[in-house]
Formats: sequence, structure tokens, C-alpha cells
Amino acid sequence: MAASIEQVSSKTFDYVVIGGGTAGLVVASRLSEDPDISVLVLEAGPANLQDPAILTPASFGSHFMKPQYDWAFSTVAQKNAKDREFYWPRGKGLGGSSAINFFQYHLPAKSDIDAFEELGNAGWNWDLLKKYYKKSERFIPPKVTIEAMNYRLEDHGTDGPLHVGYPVTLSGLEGPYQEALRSLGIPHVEEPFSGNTNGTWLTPVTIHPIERVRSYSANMYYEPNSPRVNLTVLASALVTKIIVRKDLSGVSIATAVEFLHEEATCQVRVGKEVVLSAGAIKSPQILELSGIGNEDVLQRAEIEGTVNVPGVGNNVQEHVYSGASYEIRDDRAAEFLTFDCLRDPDEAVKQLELYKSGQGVFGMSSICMTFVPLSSISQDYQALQRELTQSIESGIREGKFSPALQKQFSIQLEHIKLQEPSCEIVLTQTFSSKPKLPEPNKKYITLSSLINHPFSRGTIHVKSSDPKDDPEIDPHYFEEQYDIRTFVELLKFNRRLAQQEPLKSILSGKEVNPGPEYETDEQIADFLKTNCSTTFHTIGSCSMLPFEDGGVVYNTVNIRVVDLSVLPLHIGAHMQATAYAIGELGADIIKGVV
Ligand SMILES: Cc1cc2nc3c(=O)[nH]c(=O)nc-3n(C[C@H](O)[C@H](O)[C@H](O)COP(=O)(O)OP(=O)(O)OC[C@H]3O[C@@H](n4cnc5c(N)ncnc54)[C@H](O)[C@@H]3O)c2cc1C
Repeated sequence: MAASIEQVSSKTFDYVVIGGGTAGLVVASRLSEDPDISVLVLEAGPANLQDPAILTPASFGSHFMKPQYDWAFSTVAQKNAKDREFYWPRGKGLGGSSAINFFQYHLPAKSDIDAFEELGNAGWNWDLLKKYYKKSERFIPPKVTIEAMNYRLEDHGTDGPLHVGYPVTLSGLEGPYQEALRSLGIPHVEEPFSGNTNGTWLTPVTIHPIERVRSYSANMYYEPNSPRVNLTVLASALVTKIIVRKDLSGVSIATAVEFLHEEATCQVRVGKEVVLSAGAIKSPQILELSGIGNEDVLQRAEIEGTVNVPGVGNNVQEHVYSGASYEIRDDRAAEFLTFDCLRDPDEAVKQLELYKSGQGVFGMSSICMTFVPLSSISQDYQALQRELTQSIESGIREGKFSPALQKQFSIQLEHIKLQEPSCEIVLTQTFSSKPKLPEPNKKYITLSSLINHPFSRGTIHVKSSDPKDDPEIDPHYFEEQYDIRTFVELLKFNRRLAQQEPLKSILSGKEVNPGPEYETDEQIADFLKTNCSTTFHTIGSCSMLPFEDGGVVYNTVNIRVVDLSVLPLHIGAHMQATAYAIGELGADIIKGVV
């Protein structure tokens, strides 16, 4: 039930979940299945339930910079990316980032998940996670399929809470895109949910295929369970710290959670456990505000340290992307649906009307995905990988990389050797790139390049002891040269793709961004550094690792982190399916089922 402050303040709950986002609402709904257990969710943002701005598909980016939906974080200046401070939108309010994400839903490669176990997390492998991916998913097969839209039902969950399906409208560009890729040697993937993602496929999305609205943690996990009297949700409650005391034997125990509600400082008492699900940016900050973290970081922020866990806020990994936009020929434009018409407000209103009967561009999504190893897209891959190995070896000699990081790099290098996919291409049926702008009444495609397994590692730490201050986010973009070199190769491949039939005959030949003036590798790298953006996929800031390797869930008895911050090594996928699976698995671990 949605609660008032009087029903929460100074009361005791068995489980206090911090953050009503993607994973947080999964945990809360699963724990509250037991009517004898009381669960409280504290969410900093508003409830935003039944909000058309969230429910309507094709709302990509429309929530950005609006404080009721978006934290609108900013990184520190990135010295290897033109000193830019990157804008990082992240979801705020019930549903968290699942309320504002771009709907794509799929699983990573098996090797990505098995790496968690290789890093010292016994049992955290593909077989285990796959069960939880399926537990959260309710896949609804499409009524009409096109050739490329294939799936094996046994690889999908069919009775989980989260509705997943293919969009009701296609753009007409899906087939030509895949054919062009095939002619460049990129295979079609039979079933990407099986652990093999190497190639191209059409991804399902989290849009309810029958009700045609966004399917996300707030309407699929929370709302159906909101009548439960043992599930309490308080919105607009900014958690400021977990109150921890040491018992006689020196063990730290969370006893209460402090939060701000309408500027008043309040507390709730913890009966059993605190579940920290504030996302990869805020979870480390909340630990540090609570005195749990690296002693030096805490001292700098003048926070009294209670639990020394040096790994908090380290090992941050993030995907980056950049788009190349191409104009569709005027005489072919009528054959394809693109989102470009939504730039005209009158046309957007018409399209919304059309969508009521399941037609028009609001029924489309960006579903053309491709995951490939560098070796599939670049002839220079061996030289680049040699340089990478040398760079890591010299970093080790210079003491730049801890033994823990060396373990991660050795897995990443092994994956490269095995040609596991680490580069991603997404076709978006609209103009979606920087810095040049589209022309009115034109249609475009954008081929985005995404780097999925970066070697650079960043940090997220408190700036001060003020919980209203955003943390200091430093992703260390492109600190390892290989990351930018791979990015350049991807963009060059996308240029070749745009020149490949049958795409070539659909396009006018005009590349708007980057444009022909960016020709050499150096110029392309310059373009990417100036124009790339976050792909919104942060992980690692509360890594699940052995303590000596920088793991964070140590030295307290009843605090768990359950969100994407726990992933110790990045995965080649968009993240929401994994956030749901982590929520499901986290709940079963707490229940003692796993
Ligand atoms: C714009 C955007 C587009 C994306 N597109 C896709 C996509 O198409 N496909 C895909 O798979 N993934 C996508 N993602 C990524 C994916 O949605 C997220 O990685 C995932 O949802 C994160 O889940 P989480 O539970 O870790 O965190 P979140 O869902 O972000 O939840 C964290 C919650 O904690 C709350 N919180 C934070 N601090 C506090 C505090 N102090 N007190 C109380 N509450 C607090 C937040 O408000 C939020 O509700 C996108 C993300 C964004 C932002």
C-alpha cells in the first residue's frame, strides 16, 4: 500500500528496501509474498503511477532533465574525452530507470554471466541467472512474425510478472538492415536468449503487446501487489543513511534507516535486514554516507567511518555510444516508418491518436540489435589486441592494476580470444546523433556504435556528507586506449554498413553525423570523444567480489545490495533484464531458497 509518513516514521519493518526502482520493487514484491513479513520501500522520487508520460511507448528521452523522472547526474570532466562533463540521466520515482528506459529487453552472452563465478562468486553462473531471467519474464509471442523475429519459447519465461513482446508496428527497415549485415558476414542469431548473442537479431521490448503500454517494475511488480497490507511504499523519501551500530563482538548491524521526507528527518527501525537497491550511482553513496566505505574517502567527506570496506564506489564500468545518421532518399521515404515525424508536434498528436488502434510510429521500437567481436568488424583487430595486451602488461609492471583488476582483465582477454561479442550496433529509425541537426520533413536512420566491455575503470564516491549532494562520478572514459580504438573501428564498420545493399539504395548517400569531414582514425576518435554519450548502463560500484578483490558486502550482518551495482564485470547487453533477474535472485537469497 502507498503509505503516509505517519504510517512509516519511527515504525519497525522486517525489511527496509532503499530505492523503489527496477530491482528494488522486484525484491519488495517477492519478499512480501509471505504475509507474516513486513516490507517497506523508501523511494526518493514521486510515485508517478499511471502516468501517461511513462506508460506511452516511443517516449525515448522525453523524461530527461525533468526532476520528477530524472536524477540528471553529471560526471566530472573527462580528461580523455575533451574535458566534457557528461550528462547521465537515471530514473527517479517508482520504477526507477525501468520507468524511463528505451524498452529493449534481452539477455547477455553466457560467458558474461559465467565470469561472475570465475571472479570468485560461487554459484553465480549462467544456469542460475537464467532461471531468474525466466522467472521475471512473461513473453507473449507475436501474432505475426517476420523472418528475422525468431525465438524459442523454451528460452523465455512465460509466466513472470514482466510483459515482454515484439512491437506491434515495424518500420520496414529491419529486413534491409539485417540483409546488409549478412552480406558483411554477420550471422543471424537463432535465439539470443540462449546465451549466444553473436550476430544480429530483433529484440523484444518491455511494452505490453496487448495493452500497448510500458511494462515496468512499478506496474508489473508493485501495482498488482499494492493491496498487500505487509507491503508499504513511501515515495518522496530520500534515504540519507543507514544507521549502523557495532555489537559487543565488533560486528556491525543496521538498526535503522534515516530519510528526508518533505524536509523533515525521519527514521524507520529495521527488524531484519536493509536491502539497498538505489542503483549503481546512489547505492555506493548511501553506503559511504552511512560510514561504510574506504576510510580515506570517508575522511575527505568528513563522515565518521564505522565499517572499513575499501571497494565501495570502485570498479565502475559503463557503456558508451555514439550515432552516425544517414538521410533516407526522398523517393523511398514513403516505404518506411521512422520516428522523425514526432519532431512535428501536430504530427505527434496524430500519431498518438493512431496508436489507440495499434497503428503508427508509437507502435514501433528500436529493436535491430547486433553484438559482435571486434574480429568480425575490423581487419586491424589483431594489431589492436596486441597493443591492448602490451598496454595491460606494462600497466601491471608499473603497478597500475591491482591483482583483482588483473583477474578481470585476464577474463576479458580470454573472451576476446574466444571471439565473444563486445561491440554493439543498434539501428534506430530516426535521427539520433550529434552535433548536426536533422532537416524538417526528412527521414533518417541512425547506426549507433556501443562499447560493451570497456577496460577503463571509474569511481563513484560521496562529494560531501550532505545527502542532497550528488556523488562525484568519474567513469574514466577511454583511460585505456583500446576502448576508443574499438569505438573508432565500430564507427568505420557502420559506415561500410550504410554503403551495403540493400541499405545503400534506401539512403541518399548523405551522412549527416559524423559527416565526410571526419575521415582519418584520429578525426573519428575526435568526433567520438566530442559527441559520445552514456548508454545508461552503469555497474560495478558495489561489486560482488571477494573482500580482498574489492567486494563490498562485508563486515555487516544485515545489509544487502540488490541492484546493478553488484555486477563485477560488464556484460554485453542492455541492462534491464539483468536488473530484474538480480532482483528475483536477491529475493530468493534473502528468503534462503538459494
Ligand atoms: C534513459 C535510459 C534508457 C535505458 N534504456 C534501456 C533499454 O532500452 N534496455 C535496457 O535493458 N536497459 C535500459 N536502460 C538501463 C536499465 O533500465 C537500468 O540499468 C536498470 O533499470 C537499473 O536498475 P536498478 O534497479 O539497478 O536501478 P534503478 O532502476 O535506477 O533504481 C534505483 C532507484 O533508487 C532510487 N533511489 C536512489 N537514491 C535513493 C535514495 N537516496 N533514497 C531513496 N531512493 C533512492 C531511485 O530514485 C530509483 O528509483 C536504460 C536506462 C536509462 C536511464
